[in-house]
Amino acid sequence: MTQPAVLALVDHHDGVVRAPAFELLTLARSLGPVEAVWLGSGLADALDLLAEHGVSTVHQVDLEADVTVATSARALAEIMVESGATTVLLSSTFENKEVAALTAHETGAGLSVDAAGLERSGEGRLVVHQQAFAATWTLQVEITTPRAVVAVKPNAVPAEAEPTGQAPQVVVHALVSPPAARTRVVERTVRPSSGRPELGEAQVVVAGGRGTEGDFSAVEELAEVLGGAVGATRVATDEGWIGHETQIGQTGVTISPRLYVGAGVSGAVHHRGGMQSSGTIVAVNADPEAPIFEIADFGVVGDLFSVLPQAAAELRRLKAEQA
Ligand SMILES: Cc1cc2nc3c(=O)[nH]c(=O)nc-3n(C[C@H](O)[C@H](O)[C@H](O)COP(=O)(O)OP(=O)(O)OC[C@H]3O[C@@H](n4cnc5c(N)ncnc54)[C@H](O)[C@@H]3O)c2cc1C
Repeated sequence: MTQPAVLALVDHHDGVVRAPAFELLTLARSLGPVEAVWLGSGLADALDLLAEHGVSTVHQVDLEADVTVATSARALAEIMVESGATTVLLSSTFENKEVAALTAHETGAGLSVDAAGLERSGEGRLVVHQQAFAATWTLQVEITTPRAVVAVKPNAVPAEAEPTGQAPQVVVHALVSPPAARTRVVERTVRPSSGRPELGEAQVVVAGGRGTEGDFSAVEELAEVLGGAVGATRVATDEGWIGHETQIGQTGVTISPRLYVGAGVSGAVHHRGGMQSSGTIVAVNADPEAPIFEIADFGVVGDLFSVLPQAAAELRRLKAEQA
């Protein structure tokens, strides 16, 4: 008996595929035959890239650029039913969590968000790995319904290519029953790009706190060398030293990069809530008693204005040696 397909929603911005989509495709391949879902235009330019990541079929709905989450969810639900797929995976972004909930509601699927891993049980059911309470608990949640919708955290798995050797087949769907237009997008303003990865999906994050005293140059320099994003504590954003979109924590962005570097960050519980599930935690703090050292894998007791530039210089030297 052929296994039902696993649908993976490919997030893109004007046709440029976002990095977590490749992680999603890698994870989806471990669960069954993968079929991608592309909402919007710009698919033609991405087909080769999708083929490199194991996609042989892409379901496309050519929606307008400014769709609401309700429309995206309806499109996903219709594709799920039409294609006979039993699983839909999405990247666990703010917007996608809402899309996931609506899709699950429309299809009667079991829902799980912020998954840190996924596997199949002996009976073929999906088992979702999650972390809770600032990553102090790990959970395994079995989805007991025949259909499942799961939003997976960025960086849950490393993206791996698996070329199919041929262009994917594109199945174009028309939205059969668009949801009632209760809301519409009036305006959308794109934040100027920093040229760095998005904080929520970055593999490396360098965060600065009160210890920077408002001078983020050392934090930015290290982030630059590591190809990472810059994050901050609430103290730093409240002081106006850096934009609020960089705030990590309970009332900010939740991150789970492979590497988190906290400089001049004490490790208060509200900050930990947003970063404790990071892969490797490095702390640079002048105070050996700072709570962040309790959760750090590597700690440097020292002045960040001395430690960070030294680290950046050494990384540059190593990179130049390898080039
Ligand atoms: C309801 C609520 C929600 C909150 N939500 C958030 C949130 O989402 N995110 C968040 O971050 N905070 C949040 N906070 C605030 C949180 O409780 C802490 O106050 C904040 O995280 C502390 O920021 P900090 O580590 O930058 O500052 P501090 O706690 O003041 O720590 C600064 C650290 O820098 C070190 N330091 C100083 N100079 C240097 C130097 N030159 N080199 C190296 N180290 C140095 C010090 O030793 C100290 O450990 C929230 C608070 C409340 C009440």
